[in-house]
Amino acid sequence: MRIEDYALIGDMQSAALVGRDGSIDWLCLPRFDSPSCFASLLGSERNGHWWLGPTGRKHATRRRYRPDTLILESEWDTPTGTVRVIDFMPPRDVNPDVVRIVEGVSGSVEVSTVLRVRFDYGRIVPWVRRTDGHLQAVGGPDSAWLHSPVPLKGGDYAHRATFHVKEGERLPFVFTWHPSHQSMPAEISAEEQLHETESLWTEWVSQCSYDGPHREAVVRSLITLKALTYAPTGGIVAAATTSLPEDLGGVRNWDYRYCWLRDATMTVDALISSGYIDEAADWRAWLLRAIAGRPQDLQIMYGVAGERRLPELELDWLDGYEDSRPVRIGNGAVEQLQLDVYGEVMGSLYTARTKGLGADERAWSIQRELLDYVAEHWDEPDEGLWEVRGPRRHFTHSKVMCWVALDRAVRYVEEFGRTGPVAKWRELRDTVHAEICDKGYDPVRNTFTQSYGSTELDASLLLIPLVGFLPIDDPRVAGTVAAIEKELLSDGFVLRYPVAEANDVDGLPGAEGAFLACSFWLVEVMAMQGRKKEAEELFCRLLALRNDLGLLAEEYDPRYERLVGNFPQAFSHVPLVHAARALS
Ligand SMILES: OC[C@H]1O[C@H](O[C@H]2O[C@H](CO)[C@@H](O)[C@H](O)[C@H]2O)[C@H](O)[C@@H](O)[C@@H]1O
Repeated sequence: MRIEDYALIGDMQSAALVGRDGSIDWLCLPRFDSPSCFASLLGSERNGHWWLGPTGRKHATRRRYRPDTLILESEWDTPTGTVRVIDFMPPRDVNPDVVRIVEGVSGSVEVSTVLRVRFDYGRIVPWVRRTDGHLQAVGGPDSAWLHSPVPLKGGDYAHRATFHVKEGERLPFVFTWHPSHQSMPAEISAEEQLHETESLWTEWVSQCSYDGPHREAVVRSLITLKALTYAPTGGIVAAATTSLPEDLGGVRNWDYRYCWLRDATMTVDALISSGYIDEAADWRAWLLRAIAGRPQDLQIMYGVAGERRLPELELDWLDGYEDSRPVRIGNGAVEQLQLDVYGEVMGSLYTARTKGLGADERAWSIQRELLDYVAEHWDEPDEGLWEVRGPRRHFTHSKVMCWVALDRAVRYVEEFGRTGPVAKWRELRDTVHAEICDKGYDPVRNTFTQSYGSTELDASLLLIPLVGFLPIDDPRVAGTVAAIEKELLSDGFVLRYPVAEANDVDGLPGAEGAFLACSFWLVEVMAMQGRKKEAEELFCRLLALRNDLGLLAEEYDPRYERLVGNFPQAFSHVPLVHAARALS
């Protein structure tokens, strides 16, 4: 199954991927970053999956989300009739549920299901027993129940059923997870939950303030971003998966089920720009808890509840998506120094205030501490926003974002009457600006460069006009944009840095696709330059890369004409929202 063949369903605490063939191949419970119950995405069916569809197992004839929701409807036309499967995860009460309603649309269709629960990332084959017609799977700390309208028979470490669905019939299957030491959870009503889930999403979408071009794509991206938020804490994960490869068959496989300050602040910006202030408030509260403590202990990512230890481990029993090994959980980048995050946090908090988020004394005192840190460390080399695994460098983008941190601090004082050493911040802001223009700019080629003294380009330099570091008509900005368009395009999409030099640039073997966020940044820059037609064309080409449900992975690989990397990815959906706005 290609990455674009998957749909996302979720309950804002975790999410599942449902294949075009009706198989749930990825589901971690109870949280995004918990061990999985179904992990065939990263291995084989033996690592857990739940298939449900017409006997014979074919791709759905059509599928869609119910308008303005995360409720998936897959339909199969068969020689004997049409059947629909409605998949969703209801808003959580106590335990997480996955609901699958099989609906006869016309005629009579033979439908089958195969359930293989495997806890702990495909490793634990649970003990399964039938009680009062229900199935219970238990393994270690995990337990799952399947409430099924038809009996399932066991064999070969799987449970199966085949049955007929006639026009007008609706057969609900409910899969519920709970800790194995607790007793059986109360059974939910699938139809009531369908109604509630539909209302939740449509009501949320009705608050969207965006009314410009490409609204449908924007709304789908916003729903996807909302689905990546962890409702109990306000944290936001970068993607719903781990280890979907950036290089098919390669080693660039990372766990994105955590809350990056960078990705989360960008997500908050996109939500705020579309009228969603509550999410910004929740995220600020999450941030204050997560980073509480000494500024030097700030991490660039945390668990969804603010956990700090996210050790990177390799799961050697999983073969990886299309043999892309290793499968990793945890993320070693947690230890890195990435100076850009200070600018992203300060920028996002500033934007939220300008859009109506109320003042918070604790927030300002933490912001001041972060600024003290920036003042002391801005001139150090770091790993940068791409989280390179090679040696630290003076990345130009990191320095630009340090300038953003100082600039937004000054604006906070000027616009919101905050107190702080504003004269010092102004002076340092100018010092940082001057150094970047001196050391991060190559006058011979008339372009900013990836890092001080390097000749490489980097797509993050497209952010220079977007964050207000220099105006769009500055000749150095024009030169940088032109150089990126000349040297960093692959099939018209933007690479984050030259892939040929990938080994040198990021310390990793292999190549990768075009990083989708960077192409959306180019759309915004083109729009700012008044190149509306080119911007619109590139935007439409990017929209065409989304799958049939409007979802994007982290990258698109022109070599294979496929989406690659974790999926769906906030970092791709965020700039889609901004680029659509730029075109309006
Ligand atoms: O390129 C190597 C790095 O790749 C991952 O980082 C990328 O994903 C992050 C989450 O979306 C994003 O914030 C970052 O900008 C991307 O480069 C991975 O998480 C790193 O461990 C890895 O070193």
